[in-house]
Amino acid sequence: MILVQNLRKTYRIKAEELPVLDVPSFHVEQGEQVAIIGPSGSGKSTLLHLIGGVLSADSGQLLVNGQDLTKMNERERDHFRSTQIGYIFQDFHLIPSLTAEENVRLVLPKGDAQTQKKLLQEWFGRVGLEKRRTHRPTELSRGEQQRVAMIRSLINQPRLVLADEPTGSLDWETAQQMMSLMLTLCREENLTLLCVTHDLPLAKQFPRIVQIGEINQTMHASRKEVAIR
Ligand SMILES: Nc1ncnc2c1ncn2[C@@H]1O[C@H](COP(=O)(O)OP(=O)(O)OP(=O)(O)O)[C@@H](O)[C@H]1O
Repeated sequence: MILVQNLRKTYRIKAEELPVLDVPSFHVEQGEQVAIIGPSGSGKSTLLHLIGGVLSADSGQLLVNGQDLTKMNERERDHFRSTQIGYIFQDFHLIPSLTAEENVRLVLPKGDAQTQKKLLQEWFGRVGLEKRRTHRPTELSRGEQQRVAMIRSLINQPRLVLADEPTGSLDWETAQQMMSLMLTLCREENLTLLCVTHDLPLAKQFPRIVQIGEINQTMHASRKEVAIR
């Protein structure tokens, strides 16, 4: 599903070079749910952006769904991302002038109206928002907004879901509920999930934790870990 070997990324600002990521080896199976933890600036988001085809690597191998992203040009990576990746962000990225349902409808492929209606009913029901479908984002709580964003990212069943600090702007209790909901939905749909978080207690909800950057003692207490740098 995901195979990374000797992957390197350096940012360049004018003449200055800033190496931010060096991943010797990293492997994720189809349907796995992996939390990526590490201190601020350790390259978690950069790794996610490389795997999602937003950024290109400087060297190394990066295979996702059997496709070699290091050999793709920008256009091919755009196509890869729009057809195979579901992104969940910290800031939801909902369109304020549209209702919750209209925000999700935007990503649905053209099709039979009845089938679409049923699908939307089903997904809004699954996240407990049946009665909020006609609300605009400003008329929803932050947790509700994230649930709408989750439906939008998952409804087309992308092969790979990438979540970048999806609970970062939520209070602790809501964050726990959101993480648990995201894990349940991905498990039910057999979607592969990679989730960046700096929050170890939230990461511990995942069956597997991968750590990048400095190792700290608290992190060692987790169930399953692989240090990749
Ligand atoms: N476009 C860019 N140009 C130059 N440097 C960048 C760029 N994006 C990120 N960086 C630098 O690369 C490093 C890794 O950034 P990244 O966002 O991947 O870290 P992170 O682990 O996700 O951090 P955080 O937990 O704070 O979000 C940081 O030091 C950051 O300053």
